[in-house]
Amino acid sequence: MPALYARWAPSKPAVAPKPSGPASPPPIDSPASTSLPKKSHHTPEKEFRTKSRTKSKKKANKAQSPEDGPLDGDSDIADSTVQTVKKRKRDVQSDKPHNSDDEATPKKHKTILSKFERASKLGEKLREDAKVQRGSGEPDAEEERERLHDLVPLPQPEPVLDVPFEPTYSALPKWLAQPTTIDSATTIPFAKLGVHPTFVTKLEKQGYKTALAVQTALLPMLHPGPQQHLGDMCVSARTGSGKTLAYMLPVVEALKDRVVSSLSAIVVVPTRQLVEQALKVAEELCTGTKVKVGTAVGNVAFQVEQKQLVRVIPRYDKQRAEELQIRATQSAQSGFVNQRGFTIDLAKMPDHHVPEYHSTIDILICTPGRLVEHIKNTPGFLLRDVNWLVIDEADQLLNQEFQGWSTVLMDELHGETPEDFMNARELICKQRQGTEWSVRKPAHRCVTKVVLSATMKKDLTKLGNLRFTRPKLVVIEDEAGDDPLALGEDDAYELPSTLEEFAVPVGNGSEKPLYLLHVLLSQVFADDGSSGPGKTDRRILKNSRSSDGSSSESSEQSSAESSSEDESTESSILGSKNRVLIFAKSNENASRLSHLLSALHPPLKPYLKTLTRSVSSQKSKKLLESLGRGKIKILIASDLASRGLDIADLTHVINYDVPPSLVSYVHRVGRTARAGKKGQAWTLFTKTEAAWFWKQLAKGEVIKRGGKKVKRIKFDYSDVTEGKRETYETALEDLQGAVEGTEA
Ligand SMILES: Nc1ncnc2c1ncn2[C@@H]1O[C@H](COP(=O)(O)OP(=O)(O)OP(=O)(O)O)[C@@H](O)[C@H]1O
Repeated sequence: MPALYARWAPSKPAVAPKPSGPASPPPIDSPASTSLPKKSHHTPEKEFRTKSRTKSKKKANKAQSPEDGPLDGDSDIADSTVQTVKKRKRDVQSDKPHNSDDEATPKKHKTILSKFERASKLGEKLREDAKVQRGSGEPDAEEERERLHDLVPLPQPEPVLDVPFEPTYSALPKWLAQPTTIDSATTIPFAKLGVHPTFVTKLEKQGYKTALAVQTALLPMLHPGPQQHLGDMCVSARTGSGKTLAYMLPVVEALKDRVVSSLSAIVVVPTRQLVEQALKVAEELCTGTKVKVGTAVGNVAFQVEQKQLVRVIPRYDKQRAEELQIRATQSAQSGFVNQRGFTIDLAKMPDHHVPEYHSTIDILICTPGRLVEHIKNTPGFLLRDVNWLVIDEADQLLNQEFQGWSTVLMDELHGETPEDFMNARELICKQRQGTEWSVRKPAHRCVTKVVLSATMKKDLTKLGNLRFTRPKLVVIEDEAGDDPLALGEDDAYELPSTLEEFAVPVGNGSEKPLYLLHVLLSQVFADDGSSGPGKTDRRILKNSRSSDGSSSESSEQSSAESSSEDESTESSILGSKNRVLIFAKSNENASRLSHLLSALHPPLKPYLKTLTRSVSSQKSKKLLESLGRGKIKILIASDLASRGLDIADLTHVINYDVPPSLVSYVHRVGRTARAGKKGQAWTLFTKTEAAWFWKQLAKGEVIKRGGKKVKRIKFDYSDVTEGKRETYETALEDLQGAVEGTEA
């Protein structure tokens, strides 16, 4: 390139002198571009000249090939540059050996490699020798360690033991967690419990000489006196323990001197049969006093009942009459007429008169539904004088919160009297409220609440609705001290100690009516001169297989006995003192079973009746009385009759259908073995019901039997069905015809 254009040409990379060998090093940058000029002290002018000279020399250098050697002048810079290039060249050459070194290098490596191979062979040999010396094919310690290191799991923390949580505290309030317990064997004469002599005499006349345990516990707590409990009470005592008298006696005693009636006590029970029963106990106690007892149940026309409970009297009060007239007109114009209000009655009043309402009764026994209806719709039905509220069978009632009865009742009981029905004092209080002439409100009404059940649950969500004041739980414990409720927070129920329980397997249940008939004829009404339940064991041995399956008697003997039983059934039933209540799972089932039993064994028919919801109150009352007197011997009922019914001398209960719950079982079998009398409960169970029956009901923890067991009685199939199969099939066809005829 001509020198003239050299300055414009792009700078050429400086190239190291070509090596003679074939492997040439990669090109490197020009030393001019990488090396720094040596520092010297110059004036700016000198510096400028030096710089321009250096620049031109650099340019010339660039234009020259490296082989050309350094330029004249400025030889120091040129020298340093050439040295740097050479140094770099050496570096590069040392990284990549030249052909001249190729032969020397493998020799060195070979020596090292051979040394290494010899050393490793020696090590291996030594290891082998060590193995042989140990005399086994086991790996050496190092291998072992390596292997174990792989297999041994990492150290883990100790597993935490799964200890069941047993709280040392109770989630229940103290009054529920620590009940007052009374031994069920405790009996004390009524006179010693502070009962008034007139009532003691009355009770003795009824045959009650001493107070039962629950009465012994409750009477002192409810009577005015040193042991009185100034608060509410929850009572758990088994079936037939005398709870009705325990609450009714203190109420009647408290009101015995009453001359003018005012509603002072309300007793709430779940069914109309129980209303009748409680009414009977109350009336017996009230004889000779002016205390009046009334009922409110769904079977009486509502208007009729309203008149029976509240009496309306016209009272002259011109000013109030005018006021009420104006308000009545306003409410009529607005279209909102309060059913409970005075409006309707005001229209019937003579001029300048207002209606005045008076309660006709002191004690009201009612079902919750009817009570709510009266609270909402009966003018003058006021609870301002109520001092006693009793809720029997409380667990059932509180579970059936229908119409929100407990809330309505509590609001009415603790709330203010509706303005239209306020008495003079309440009116003055209301009118002067907030003024300087305000009158002190009357002291808050003091209502004593008594809540009872044989299957009381420690359920605060339910009991909380009742707005208790200073509540107390009283539990009646059995002789063994096996107190069902006091043991813990779990609910447990106790059966009467005089109750015997039997369970009969009935296969798949297709012949259950035949098994029922067999139990009735061979156990309840057996014609062997033994009418009491105590003789049952002997009959069971005669007529059944024990639980281990061994036959007690030959089938011929059994059939002979059963045919003779058939012939003498009527006379044996007539002569028997036994009465039986049979439970079916529904009203329909009860009716069908009744039909089937009568068809299967006609001699039973005159002594067999059915109690269902469709039976009127009057009729059901008569039926229960007839059963109590022994006029009828067999009553088939649904669970309607399972609670609270007290049938005199009922000796047997048969669960034809297994009860729907443990609570239901406790109440069903509790219809017998009451007040210390003996009784038997029989349950027929199918294959599918067996597991639940034995696990939950017979052997479970919830039902306490005081160490007794449910006896399993397996009847001979031939005994049960012999001579009855044809009749059974005909009876089934009849029943089907009857059902279809009814349905059509
Ligand atoms: N002091 C007494 N002495 C003898 N018998 C009594 C006494 N008190 C009550 N009875 C009788 O005990 C029986 C059962 O009474 P009650 O109906 O009050 O039992 P209960 O505890 O309410 O039973 P349930 O939980 O089944 O309703 C009744 O026949 C009653 O006449």
